[in-house]
Amino acid sequence: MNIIPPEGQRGAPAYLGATAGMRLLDLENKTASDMVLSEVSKTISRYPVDFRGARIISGKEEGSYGWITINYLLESFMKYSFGGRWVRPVSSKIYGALDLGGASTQISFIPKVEIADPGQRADFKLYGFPYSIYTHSFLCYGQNQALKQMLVKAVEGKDLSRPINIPCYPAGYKSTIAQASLYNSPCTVNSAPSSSLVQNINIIGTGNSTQCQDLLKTIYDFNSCTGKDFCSFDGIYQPPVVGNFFAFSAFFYTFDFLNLTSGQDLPTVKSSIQTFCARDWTELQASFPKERMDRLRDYCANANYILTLLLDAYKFNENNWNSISFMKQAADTDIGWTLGYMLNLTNMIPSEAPASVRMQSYDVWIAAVFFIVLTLALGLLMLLLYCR
Ligand SMILES: Nc1ncnc2c1ncn2[C@@H]1O[C@H](COP(=O)(O)OP(=O)(O)OP(=O)(O)O)[C@@H](O)[C@H]1O
Repeated sequence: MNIIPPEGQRGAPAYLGATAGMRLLDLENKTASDMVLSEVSKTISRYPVDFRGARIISGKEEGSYGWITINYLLESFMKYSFGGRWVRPVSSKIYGALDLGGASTQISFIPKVEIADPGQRADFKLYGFPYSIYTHSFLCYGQNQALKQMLVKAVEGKDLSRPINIPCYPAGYKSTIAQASLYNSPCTVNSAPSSSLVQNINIIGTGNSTQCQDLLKTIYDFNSCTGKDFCSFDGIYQPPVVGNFFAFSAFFYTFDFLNLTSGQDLPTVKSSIQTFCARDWTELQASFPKERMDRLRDYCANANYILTLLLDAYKFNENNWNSISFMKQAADTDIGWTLGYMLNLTNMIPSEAPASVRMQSYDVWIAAVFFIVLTLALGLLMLLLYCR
């Protein structure tokens, strides 16, 4: 309401899309999630905007719209030749999208191979060209839910009357958690022991990256990929990653905190994470007094989670690691699924190429250079004639 001038507010379309946190609530308690959406809708309806509804978007939509957002902002879909014709954009210039939320994570890209599983394919026609992207959203693998799964694995089969070592928490971190809090999500409820969950559990951070990654790897089911050609985890089809990627949301927040967003190579990233995780909790708090405690505690776990997700699950490796850019913004705009959602709902990306288009800045440059060269050549010719 502060940004849109008053005379434009009534005509401003407003949508509300909810993501994985609400997808989980919807699974847990449909009545509660309907009530949330209804209350939110009631409130937004009171504003003088053109409110067009609140809904929970699917994981496929979340992944696709993130992909559309970055490629729209980077103008990867546009290719206008000097001759006035639209030509197919170079597919290697189109970025893949990696989005890490609190409850889910999305991967979307144009693979080199035909997408064998139609369930993981999204088709678009943008500016006259068709695109088929591979996209998958993993519910329960956003960083908050992934860390909950990690804690469940850490306590599994342990004597809970004794303190439990958590290698993903900083060395010296101590806390007491209610056993029931580990199983209060659809992502972990099935792992709950049959006995009553009345215990409090004492946990102690040991800040060990290697052990943390080993623990985190147990939250993925890699066995269900055995014998399958292209597969990430939990039996989900995924063609080999190819091309350049933008990694945003929590991928960026964590790597930004650790100063790892400047294109560092994989060994440097791994050793920085290892060094950070080994830092003593008291010393960490003193070094970052303004950082939220829960975030400070979780950066080691989240950084290691990002490594296992990218390397073990999605199968990036040392050779293509630098094809991933950890970014918050593109073209001075925040990256996320929301812009793509809006562009789609307001039909702002035409499916057909416009019949006549304004010259792109690149073509204006070519024309300018051509004009200058021609003028210089003519000037030179006239000078020569004059001298003679
Ligand atoms: N400035 C920040 N610094 C560090 N972490 C952050 C910051 N902002 C958000 N986060 C964390 O990043 C994660 C992703 O947040 P985001 O708001 O992008 O996702 P979400 O909407 O919860 O995702 P989902 O699609 O899974 O519902 C969350 O765990 C959140 O706590």
